Amino acid sequence: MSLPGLELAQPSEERQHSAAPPSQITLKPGSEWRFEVAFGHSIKVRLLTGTAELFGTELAELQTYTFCGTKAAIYTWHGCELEVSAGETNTATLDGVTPTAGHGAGGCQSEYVAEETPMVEYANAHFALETIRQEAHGSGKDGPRVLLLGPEDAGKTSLAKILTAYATKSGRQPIVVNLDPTEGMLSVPGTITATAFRTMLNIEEGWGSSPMSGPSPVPVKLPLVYGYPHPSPLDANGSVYRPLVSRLAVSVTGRMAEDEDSRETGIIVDTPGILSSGKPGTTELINHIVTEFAITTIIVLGSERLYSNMVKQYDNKPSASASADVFDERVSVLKLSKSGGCVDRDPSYLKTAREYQIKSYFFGTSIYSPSPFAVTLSPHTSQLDFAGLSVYNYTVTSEEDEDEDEYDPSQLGMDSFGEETKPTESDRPAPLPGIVGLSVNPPTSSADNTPFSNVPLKKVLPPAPTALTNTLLAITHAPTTATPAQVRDASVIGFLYVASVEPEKGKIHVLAPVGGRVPQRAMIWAKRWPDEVIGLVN
Ligand SMILES: Nc1ncnc2c1ncn2[C@@H]1O[C@H](COP(=O)(O)OP(=O)(O)OP(=O)(O)O)[C@@H](O)[C@H]1O
Repeated sequence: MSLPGLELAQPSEERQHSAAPPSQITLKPGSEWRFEVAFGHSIKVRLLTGTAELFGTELAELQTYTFCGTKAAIYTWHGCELEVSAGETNTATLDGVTPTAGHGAGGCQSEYVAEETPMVEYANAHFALETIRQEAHGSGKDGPRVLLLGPEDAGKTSLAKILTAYATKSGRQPIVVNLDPTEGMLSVPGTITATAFRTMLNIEEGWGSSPMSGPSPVPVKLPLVYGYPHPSPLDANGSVYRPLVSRLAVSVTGRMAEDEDSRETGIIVDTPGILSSGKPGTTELINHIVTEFAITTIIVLGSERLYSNMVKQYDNKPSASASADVFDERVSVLKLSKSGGCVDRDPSYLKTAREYQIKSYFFGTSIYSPSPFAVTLSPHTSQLDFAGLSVYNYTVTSEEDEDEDEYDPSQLGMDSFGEETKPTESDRPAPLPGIVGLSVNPPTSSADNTPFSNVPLKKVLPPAPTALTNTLLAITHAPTTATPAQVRDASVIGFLYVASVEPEKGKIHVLAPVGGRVPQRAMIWAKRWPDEVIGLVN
């Protein structure tokens, strides 16, 4: 009996034990094999002959790749032959439903070959960016700063991966910025990040992994992470999101100023679909991003209306870069086709994907994936005295959550004497990892971003709230004595998972991905986002 909507079936002895035989798939030049594998089941794919790539990253011949909980496509420019076979089906249940294999090759839920793809358009976009990068070489002009816009599931992240993979293959070092707090990039959800990519992406794991969560088969990437524990950038009218975007932009601009390769290559900014929804406040947020990152190229996927609006507003206008006048740098707006392979991901799939990201942050990817490259981590539990911690919570409502926390103006950007907090050395934005001795000024281009503005962060005082259970705490670089503005603007070292709370004893039990003492730093409680993960520690 199948469970409607979930595309998962109740386990039957026969189905669980009958592995589908290996299938061979022949792809003509310019076609792709699209596949969907459920969480809990895995497939194995080998490139037998020819060349092929997954979102721009080339597959090695005869290497076995294992996919689990994946919706993707393997594209070939020159034709290839793939072998697909069933991997293991995990007996662990996800959300109370035991996953089983689907009916496609290797047990895919769905798989087919598509001959019409927008890959030529995407490759042309890459070559156009390469031309700008070549112009930037030696001229002092910055490389392209690309903003990807489009509705949810339009293929923005997939295009970001393709452009990043092609850039690294051309020997470039793009900085990729993820402004979507619903999906973590090299981090857990509830964060926005910037990462300099010098090496290839991970075929099995998408963006790859960062040392925040352990070792990796391909060279690790070092993301700069800011905590944004809300699902939508529009929460609190963007007042929390905007300053963090500015922080990230200053760090990225600083990296470009210090690193010739990054300056020439430029940046690729991936955004959440809601920014392209036309909801009130989205135009201002797009404008904020375009200004802060001095965007030069806006790529719109899957929305004629948005494309037309962007053309009216930005096309051929000078960029926000300080050197725009000198080089006559102007913004160009491009429209690219949405791939027919883009899959609408339902809320239950997205929830499972977030749960997967959080669990694998603590336990490694081997918790779900039987891939020989999957990583196993040994997280540590410890008991902390809540009174000794410095935990902050955002006191703003989210779009879905009308349960506003108690609002205490005395906590907002004021010190204990009621004076506005002054900027200090630690107000400076964090340098992008990999650069030592970076010196940049605090951002000034946004009114919200001044260190003097009110920050809706409130210290959580003892007794420890039981609502902490099953949520994450982001450990920031800010000291425990930092002001709310400093805590907001501090980048994140790593995350703790709160397994249980004992208010009467004043203790919380936490899980950390690595052993040792929990750093004595200010923490931001991810009270609302990402959604709680139950039973991480039994
Ligand atoms: N050509 C393709 N074939 C098969 N699946 C694809 C293809 N392109 C994208 N997908 C899948 O479709 C889903 C949506 O794509 P993607 O994540 O790139 O969209 P997005 O615009 O970034 O979405 P969101 O705004 O919700 O983050 C993903 O699971 C992605 O892997």
